[in-house]
Amino acid sequence: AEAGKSLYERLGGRPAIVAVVDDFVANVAADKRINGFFAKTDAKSFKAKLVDQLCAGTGGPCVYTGKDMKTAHQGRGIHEEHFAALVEDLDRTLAKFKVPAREQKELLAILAPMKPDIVEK
Ligand code: HEM
Repeated sequence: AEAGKSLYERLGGRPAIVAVVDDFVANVAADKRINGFFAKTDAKSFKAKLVDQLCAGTGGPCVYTGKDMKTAHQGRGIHEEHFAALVEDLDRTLAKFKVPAREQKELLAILAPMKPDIVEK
């Protein structure tokens, strides 16, 4: 029954995505390796953008109206190790919420192609 469902549905819909984003952003805020990037970030609007982006990207009924990934991240000095730290923070959240391996993989496969637009060469 789960097979034909979108990733959005299998994750648990918008409430699950909101809970994941909340926990993930808390992890990032506590992560000394990368929290300096977010010193001036308005957490509420940032989380709302992440929720819309994840909801839309996983097949949910949302529209992401934030910046494209290149515009949002260029000039910030984000490097490979920062990207890896953020993915680690996300992995901790996905493990905490017991997101199954298949859905974890699918989510990371959606995020991975964004990396070249985020990380500076
Ligand atoms: C696949 C990985 C990532 C995704 C999906 C992502 C997503 C986003 C989104 C949706 C925004 C909001 C854009 C807007 O304001 O319209 C944003 C902003 C931002 N991202 Fe990322 N991001 C990723 C990786 C990273 C990494 C690795 C860092 C640094 C460690 C980072 C640092 C930032 C910062 C500093 C902002 C601006 C926040 C603010 O408004 O103050 N991002 N990102």
